[in-house]
Parts: sequence; structure tokens; C-alpha cells
Amino acid sequence: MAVKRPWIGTSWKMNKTRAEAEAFARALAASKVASTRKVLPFVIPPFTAIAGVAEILSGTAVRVGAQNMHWAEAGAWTGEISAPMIKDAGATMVELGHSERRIHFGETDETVALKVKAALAHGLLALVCVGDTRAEFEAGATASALARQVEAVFSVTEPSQLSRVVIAYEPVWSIGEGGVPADPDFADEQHALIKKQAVARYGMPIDVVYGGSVNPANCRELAARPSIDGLFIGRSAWDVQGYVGIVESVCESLPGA
Ligand SMILES: O=C(CO)[C@H](O)COP(=O)(O)O
Repeated sequence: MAVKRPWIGTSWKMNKTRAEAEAFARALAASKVASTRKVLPFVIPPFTAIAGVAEILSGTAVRVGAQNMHWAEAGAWTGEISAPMIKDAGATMVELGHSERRIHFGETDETVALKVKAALAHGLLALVCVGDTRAEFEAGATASALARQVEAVFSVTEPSQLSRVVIAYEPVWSIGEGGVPADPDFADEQHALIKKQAVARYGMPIDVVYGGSVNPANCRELAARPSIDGLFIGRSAWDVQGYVGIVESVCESLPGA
């Protein structure tokens, strides 16, 4: 059986000046994470810091991503950033469809799908967030909400592109201040269903990472679940010690460590 190599990454959301982001990146480049072969580390800075962070982390194991992008190549889309622009800045992956963008910026399954299609066409890895609202969770409608969002992603993904899609299950009720981490077994069940959906369509599973109030106390338990292929961390990884600490903790818990 293949050894599990979990994704462990962080998005800084709308935090960090360039100087702060680059200080994080320099410390990360000097840490063991920079040369790890046990996990797949990534950081997702705000647009303004991508180029500086990517330069500092180039040649390390750490991938750099963007938090969003537009589906068009270029044009009259004031305030937007395209796939060629984020690639030019040094990003190799892009986060799409975070619930904060769906809720506050009107993103829909359809616009997320347009973005996924464009990201894949440009050779980027698409980290696509899906999640259930508290109301959906309480109504027992988590699985159907996730299946709908995942179907939108699959509708634009060719079989040959599947290895460049990672789904992040981020329950809306577990994200940010006041969020409650999902029970690891509950999260694992949702991940298994998403993988099953991929197998039904493509004949192969897909990587599914978990995000939402991941912290030093719960990271190992979540990462150990069979269908959880990694962790996507917010607040607990916004300082470099927090991020490195979680990566090291998960690494120590991996079989053969
Ligand atoms: O996107 C997230 C991870 O970067 C996510 O929203 C989780 O945030 P957290 O609850 O602050 O870990």
C-alpha cells in the first residue's frame, strides 16, 4: 500500500504585508519543512505577497498558491487577477470557491466551475473548497450539499486533469472565530463520499483535505483518518511556528516516522 503523504497548507486570507509574508517565508525556508519528503506543504499568501514568497521558497518543497483568480485570460475585469498573472508571480496552485468568497462575493457553483476550468487549462493545481452551511449540517443535508458542489467541479475536469484537483472539505460552521472543528469521523465520512463520487465518475479517487479550526491539538487525529488526505489551516498557522509545529506533529505521527 502506498505511504500516505498528506497535504498540509495554510491560506493567510487578507493578512500580512509583503514584509510580514516574506519574514514567514524566510523562516519556513530555514525550517525542516523546506526539505520534507513526508508531506506536501503549501502556503497561500495574498496576491501582493505571492511573488516575494515564491522567490524565497523556490527550490524548496513548499508550493505557493493564490487565493482566487478570474476565469478570463485578460480583459476589462477591473480588480480581478488572471491565471497567467498568478503564474507569472510564481504561484503553481490556486484556491477556489472558499465559502468566504461564496458568501461575501457571490461566487456560485457555476462561477467556481469556470475558474476551475481556467486554472486547469493553465496547468495550475486547483484547490477547490466545498462546504455545508450550519443549516445544511443541522438538516442532515451535508452530503447532498457537498455532492452538488463537487459535481460542478467534476463537470469541467477532464480525467487527465484529475490529479491536479484537490478538494478541501471546509464546513462553513467550522471556519474562523467561533467555528467548531468537525468531528474527525464525521469529516472522514464526507471525504469518503467525495472520493466515491470521483471513483464513480473517473474510476479513481481524488485527494480531499480538511479545513476548519485545525489546531495543534486536533491535527494528528484528523490527519490519521483514512479518507483525510491532508489539512488546510487558517488561524493556527498564521505564524510560522504554528505552521511548522503542525507539520512536524503530523510528520511524527505518520507510519514509519
Ligand atoms: O481556508 C481555511 C484554511 O486556510 C479555512 O477557512 C480555515 O480557517 P481556520 O478555521 O482559521 O483554520
